[in-house]
This record gives sequence, structure tokens and C-alpha cells, in this order.
Amino acid sequence: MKIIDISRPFMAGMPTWPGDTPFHYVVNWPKAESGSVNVGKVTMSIHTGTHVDAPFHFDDDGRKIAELPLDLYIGEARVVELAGRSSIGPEDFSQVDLEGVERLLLKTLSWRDPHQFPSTICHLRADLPVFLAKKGIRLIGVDVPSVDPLDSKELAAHHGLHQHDIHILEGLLLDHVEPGDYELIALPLPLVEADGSPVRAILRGS
Ligand SMILES: N[C@@H](CC(=O)c1ccccc1NC=O)C(=O)O
Ligand SMILES: [Zn+2]
Ligand SMILES: [Zn+2]
Repeated sequence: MKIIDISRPFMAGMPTWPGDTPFHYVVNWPKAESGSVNVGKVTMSIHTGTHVDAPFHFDDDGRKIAELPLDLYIGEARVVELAGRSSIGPEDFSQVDLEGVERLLLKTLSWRDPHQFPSTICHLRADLPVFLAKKGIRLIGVDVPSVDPLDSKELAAHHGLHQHDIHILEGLLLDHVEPGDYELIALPLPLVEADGSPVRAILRGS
């Protein structure tokens, strides 16, 4: 079985939301000092690189990341390419088969330079969540930092997806992935109080 890594590398200088905590790793207690080991420390925003959102991210009463069922993040997933669009709604799926799909990963190719935070991205329109829910989708993954426009404060797509019990995986790297069916593994860390978690997202296929 081939493993395809669809995670963005965590490293100094990686793109983050404007004004948000930059990613920082430091060997906080070097071997020379501790006498036996290098001990690292990481500082970062939860919404950096490839990560999942918990409902608590946009709803004070929403569930935290460690409360979400793990089976959302492991299992069959379909990668669909919908590139060259500024937004995606139900009409964009007229030629797309979503039969039996629970995990849908959208390859929008709208985050062109991986070294910079994008200025605009392809977002999900407000009428998409109900359409996806009727198809049986439980997890949506995107290759951009958000399912909403970057300047959105209402977060219509985040709230709409949540209302329809569709969970959100953001910041995937799908440029090198052929559309089709795979097994997805993208497990969040058990961060008990958190609004989301970074994930190592992979696809397994033949
Ligand atoms: N909803 C976005 C995050 C987001 O909107 C955000 C993340 C960090 C700092 C500010 C943000 N939004 C500001 O308006 C996400 O889920 O990744
Ligand atoms: Zn997020
Ligand atoms: Zn989000």
C-alpha cells in the first residue's frame, strides 16, 4: 500500500493567519545542558498548516477536539478536484459522484504558493452544507486555510457545516494527489481543552 503524505511541514516561517501566533520550535533544554537529551518546545496557533477545527473554534458551547469521535478521521475518503473556482456550491457537483462518500476532500488548488499565506482562496458557499449532508458526508477536507472567505467574520460555511454535523479538516496539501478513492488517516491530538488540533494527514491507496 502506498502512503501519500498530504500534510504541510511544520517549520519556522511557515504561513499562519495574519496576526496569529507564528510557528516556533526550539531545543529548549539542549543535551549539553541537560547532560542526556535534547528537549524541544513548540509554540504555534492551532490553526496552522494541516489541522482540524473543533466546533468550539466558532461556537463557545461547541465540543472541544478531544470530545469528537475518532472514526471521523480514519476511513474511506474521496478526493475530488474542483479547481479554477472562487467558490464551491452544489452546482459544482453536477458531474461528481458522491454516492456512499462520508469523507470528501476537495482539491481546489487555490493556495498557489505554499510558502505564503494566501490573499484569497476558494471558499464553500452557504448552500453547500445541506447538500453535502443529504449525500451523507460527515467530514469535509480542503486544501486551503479555511472553508470560509479569509476575511469572513460570520463564518457561514463553518456554522452551516456544524449545523449539519459535518466536521472540518483544513490546510491539506493535495497538489500531488490524483482524484479518486483512498483511506484517510488524519487523527487529532487529545488536546482536552482545544478548539482544534494539528494532524498528520495521510492517504493510503493502491
Ligand atoms: N476559521 C479559521 C481560522 C480563523 O478564522 C482565524 C485563525 C487565527 C486567527 C484569526 C482567525 N480569524 C480571524 O478573523 C480556521 O478554522 O482555520
Ligand atoms: Zn482551523
Ligand atoms: Zn476553520
